[in-house]
Amino acid sequence: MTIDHLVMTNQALIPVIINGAAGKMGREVVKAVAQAPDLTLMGAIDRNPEHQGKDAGELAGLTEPLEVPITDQLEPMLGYVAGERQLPPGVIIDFTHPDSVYDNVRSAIAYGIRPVVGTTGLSPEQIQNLADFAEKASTGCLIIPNFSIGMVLLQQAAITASQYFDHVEIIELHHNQKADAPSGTAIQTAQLLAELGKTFNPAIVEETEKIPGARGSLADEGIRIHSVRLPGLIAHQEVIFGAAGQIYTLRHDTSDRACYMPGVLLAIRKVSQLKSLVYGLEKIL
Ligand SMILES: NC(=O)C1=CN([C@@H]2O[C@H](COP(=O)(O)OP(=O)(O)OC[C@H]3O[C@@H](n4cnc5c(N)ncnc54)[C@H](OP(=O)(O)O)[C@@H]3O)[C@@H](O)[C@H]2O)C=CC1
Ligand SMILES: O=C(O)C1=N[C@H](C(=O)O)C[C@H](O)C1
Repeated sequence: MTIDHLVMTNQALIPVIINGAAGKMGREVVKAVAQAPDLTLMGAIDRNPEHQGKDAGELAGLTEPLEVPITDQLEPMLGYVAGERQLPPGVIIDFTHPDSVYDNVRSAIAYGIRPVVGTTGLSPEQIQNLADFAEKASTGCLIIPNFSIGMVLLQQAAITASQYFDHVEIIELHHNQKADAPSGTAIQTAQLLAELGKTFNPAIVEETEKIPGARGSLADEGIRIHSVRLPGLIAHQEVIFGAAGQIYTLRHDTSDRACYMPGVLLAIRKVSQLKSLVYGLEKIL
């Protein structure tokens, strides 16, 4: 489909680029974008040499090709979409790797393309730098550690519970192809609880770790995060509160990456209304 055709048929179509289009999340996003009536997939980026030139739709399992080939040429694609002035501002979805996401987002903002970031593993300093960069450019940018509504609800329940419990630990469990630990979601969950301004898990005894790491990683305000990596898992999280004589457990399980797609589509539609960086799905619901 040509740009002229897109403009003639529907001026509101949002041009979308998917970075990491050949990956587990990228393929799911290709299908979701292809089925959304107000979005048009203009670019599918992936570094994996095995998939260069393949049709993004066919790779994602669609029966018809989308006529969008996978390419590793990010900057030319950003330039191409930014140059299509007849269309609304372009959006790029990033589901790549913790090592590359920071540079990807900087490049997108430099071209005026709005980033929606699902990739986890950005450091707090990197997120702050990206926020400063987006602010200066007056460009919307969304960083969403978890696109599923179930996780937002779990986090809200955890915030409520943490007003009444002083002891809490987080266990996150993921497939063993995950590069970063703890998960972005677990870090965000700990941050949300830490923001309440109280210190959790006051020490009862002096602890000794006989094997380093036995007590997990220590996030803000004394909250511990334990990371499990096993084949057979997708993405799961427990937040466990303890008090005298009782345990309160919140748990979220994913069984299909389709669970993230309503959140991804919402973020694509919202990011162009923003002029700065926003962190967390709960802020745009
Ligand atoms: N926010 C959320 O709700 C969710 C976030 N995630 C996060 O999304 C990220 C991706 O997850 P997932 O899809 O499972 O991972 P995959 O490894 O399945 O997919 C990543 C894809 O991106 C490619 N890639 C890596 N680096 C680059 C780069 N610099 N430029 C272009 N392509 C690149 C990879 O190629 P290659 O195979 O060669 O490495 C691969 O094809 C992770 O950080 C994960 O934690 C996942 C699920 C939900
Ligand atoms: O790598 C994954 O799979 C996931 N990553 C995100 C995270 O690190 O929190 C979101 C979800 O847990 C799936």
